[in-house]
Amino acid sequence: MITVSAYNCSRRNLSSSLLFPLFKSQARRQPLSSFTSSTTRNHHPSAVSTPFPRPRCYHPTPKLTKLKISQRAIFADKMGLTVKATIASFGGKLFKLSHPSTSTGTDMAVNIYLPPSALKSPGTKVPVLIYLSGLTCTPENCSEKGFFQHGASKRGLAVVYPDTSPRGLNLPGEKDSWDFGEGAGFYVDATQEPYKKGYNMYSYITSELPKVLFGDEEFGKYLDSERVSITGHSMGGHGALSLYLKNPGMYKSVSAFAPIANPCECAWGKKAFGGYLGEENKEEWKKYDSTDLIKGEAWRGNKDARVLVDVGTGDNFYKQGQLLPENFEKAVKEAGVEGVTVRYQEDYDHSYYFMASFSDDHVDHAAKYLGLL
Ligand SMILES: N[C@@H](CCC(=O)N[C@@H](CSC=O)C(=O)NCC(=O)O)C(=O)O
Repeated sequence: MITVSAYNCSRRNLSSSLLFPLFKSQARRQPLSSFTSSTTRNHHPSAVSTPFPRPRCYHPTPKLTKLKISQRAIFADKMGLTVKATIASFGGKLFKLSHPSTSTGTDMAVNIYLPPSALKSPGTKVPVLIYLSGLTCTPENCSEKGFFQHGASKRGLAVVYPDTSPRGLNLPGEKDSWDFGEGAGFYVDATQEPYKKGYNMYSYITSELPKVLFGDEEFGKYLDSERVSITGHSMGGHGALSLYLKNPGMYKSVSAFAPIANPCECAWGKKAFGGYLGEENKEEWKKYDSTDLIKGEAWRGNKDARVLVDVGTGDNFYKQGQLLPENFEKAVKEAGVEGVTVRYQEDYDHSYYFMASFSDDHVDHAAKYLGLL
């Protein structure tokens, strides 16, 4: 593993050493302004806006060239992605990264997989699949054993694996249980003390992380900000579904493994939403609940929802009533929404054995709507 101190990670030596041979082979630098020329493909019928703001507008990296090198190093250190390791995987490269986050007030770890097609044709941006992980996970769980890289390599898409919460805030109670606090951010913006200080995973995933990724001087060259889909597992399945349903048009499609599909009605969701959003604020809870969101005005009657869900019938959390996919299915039916597929996979449990068995399907689901199939 290559470990690099943040001090050494100015943009200059990123290109010439850490990402070698990925970036060294790219002698000509592509200006960030070229991002704005990419055309939108495969508009989602329900899209109401351009998914992500154009990188040029919100990331000041282009101005780095006008700064003195000493200033540039400080600036890059504050804003950018620090490469911790580069690992070959299915013909592409997995980058283990971190960056300072204003949403959480901490450094955030994130892994990015670039497929071989991206590395072979620098300058050609590939679509992106964001994978949101479940309770207790870091970016490593799925990178190591979800096998998304297999399908992503074949179809030519990048996979982004964010962390599940801030780490190191040292808030009271933050580490008392495995299903709340550290490793359990639930993809909401907390409104309650002390968690509102940094448990803002909703804003982090939907707003800050895209700015960091697509605006990054190096990684931004490879990632297409206009072709993004989202997926996730368990708590991350709830995250993927709810972020997709809350933001029509932001993502081209969604899929989920064993999602917590109706958090307002299960023990995990009640604990998390109560702690982050307040025990009494049930109307706020519903704003992050996929079973409520699908019945909302934005989705009612939608004929092309682009949702794939897999649940294992041998999943103990499913049996305990933590996932409640039937409630989601009922809401879909009531709302007259079409294009939602919920599959029950015989005997599969909640683990990454289940995930790895169907990750190719989920990559293909995304690839279809990202214009790759
Ligand atoms: N307490 C156990 C079990 C936690 C667990 O099963 N976590 C799942 C996600 S559950 C819903 O979000 C998981 O993905 N675990 C990581 C893994 O690699 O399997 C524990 O602490 O592991």
